[in-house]
Parts: sequence; C-alpha cells; structure tokens
Amino acid sequence: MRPPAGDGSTKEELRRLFRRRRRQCLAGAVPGILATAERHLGALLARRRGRLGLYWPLGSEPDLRPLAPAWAGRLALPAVAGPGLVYRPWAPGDPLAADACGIPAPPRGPDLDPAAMALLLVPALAVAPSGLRLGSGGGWYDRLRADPRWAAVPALAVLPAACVSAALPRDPWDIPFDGWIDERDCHLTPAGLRKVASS
Ligand SMILES: Nc1nc2c(c(=O)[nH]1)N(C=O)[C@@H](CNc1ccc(C(=O)N[C@@H](CCC(=O)O)C(=O)O)cc1)CN2
Ligand SMILES: Nc1ncnc2c1ncn2[C@@H]1O[C@H](COP(=O)(O)OP(=O)(O)OP(=O)(O)O)[C@@H](O)[C@H]1O
Repeated sequence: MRPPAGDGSTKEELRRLFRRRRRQCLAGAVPGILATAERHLGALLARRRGRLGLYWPLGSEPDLRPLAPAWAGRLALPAVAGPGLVYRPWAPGDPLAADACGIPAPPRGPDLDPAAMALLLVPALAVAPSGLRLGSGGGWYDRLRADPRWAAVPALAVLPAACVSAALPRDPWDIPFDGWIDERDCHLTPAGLRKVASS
C-alpha cells in the first residue's frame, strides 16, 4: 500500500494524482482485476438475491464488461436520470443511450429497488482501507447511498492496487464502501464482511 498521498491534499489534487496513476497502471492491472472478480463474484453473489451492478467504463476505469456474459440475466447498469443515480436492468447487447452525464446507460427503467440489487461494483480513483472512496467528484454514489436501503447493498470499489491509499480526506457526506477489488485480491472492510455474511 502507498503511504498517505499527500497529507493535507485536497480531493481535487488527489483526483489529479490518482487519475494519472490509474492511467499509468491500468493496462497491467486489468487482467488481474478481472481474475479477482471472477474468483470472488460467485461467493459474493451466492448469499444475496438480486443483480450485479456493473458500470460502462470511461477513460481509465477498469473495463469489467468481459464479466457480463457469465452474469447475463442478472445485471444492471447505473444511469443518471432526473435528480440522481438509478440502476436499470441490462444484458449484453441491450440498447444504451447517453444518460444525463453523457455515459451510455439503459434508456428506460424500471428503476431498480435496492432490494433487487445483490452487489454494486463501482469505479474509483482511490480507496482507503476504511473503504473511503474517491470518485470523480459528482457525489452520485454518496447521494445514492445516503438512503440506508441503498447503503445496505454491498458496494465494492474497483481499481488498480497502486490507487489504494493509506488515508484519504473524509467529508461529512462520505459513506465508506464495503471494500474493493484490485489485481491482488477482493478486500472487505470489517463492516463489509459483516454485511456480506449476514445477507
Ligand atoms: N463509468 C462510470 N459511470 C458512472 C460514474 C462513474 O464514475 N463512472 N458515476 C460516478 O459517480 C456516475 C456518473 N458520474 C460521472 C462520473 C465521471 C464523469 C467523467 O466525465 N469522468 C472523467 C473521465 C474518466 C477518466 O478519464 O478517468 C472526466 O472527468 O473526464 C462523468 C460523470 C454514474 N455512472
Ligand atoms: N448525501 C449528499 N447530499 C447532498 N449532496 C451530496 C451528498 N453527498 C455528496 N454530495 C455532493 O457531491 C459533491 C461531490 O462529492 P465528493 O467530492 O465526495 O464526490 P465523489 O464521491 O468522489 O464522486 P462520485 O461518487 O460521483 O464518483 C459534494 O461537493 C457534495 O456537495
């Protein structure tokens, strides 16, 4: 694990630092990230009914779409629609249209209830061992997970191990994730372990 990335750095400074780092090590990390996900998804999804929330990759985000065929029929993608983020059913080959952020997303609902979701995999620029996640800065996942029913859905950040930081700044609205997937392993926080075991 890297030392704290610049104590006192702002989230904006850290985003620049980790975006550069993620871009530099993405290609080397992706095969291992996919292998980690393949190794752990069966167990993570066995205990909880519902769908796997993937994402349509942008820029230097790890591309998890090779996982999709194995879970077809049990997938969802996020869409920014109206005031917030929703998840909608999706299967490989289904039509997509730019959402309110310009990201390919299922154009129509139904917008899924959190009880219909088994696991969220979410790209991150950085994560700390506490599960604190640094995202692109829209606050979409913090607003979604401010609803306790969404916070109850296990959620893992996805990123190269080089983007795991010993510490990150925490804002009052930050809700830690349940762990992360990198090319080395699937790491669950203590809260994440409890959540996965009890679901
Ligand atoms: N693939 C993906 N889908 C997502 C998110 C995300 O972070 N990644 N979001 C998470 O909240 C929500 C939408 N928010 C957005 C997140 C990022 C950017 C964006 O333009 N990001 C970068 C490009 C990525 C890169 O080069 O690393 C940019 O600022 O240029 C836009 C909207 C929901 N869907
Ligand atoms: N629960 C919330 N209620 C209202 N506003 C929120 C909430 N959570 C986050 N925000 C807003 O979102 C903005 C961005 O938050 P932050 O910098 O933590 O983004 P992020 O989590 O890295 O981004 P993302 O989840 O989109 O990848 C904040 O400035 C804040 O105003």
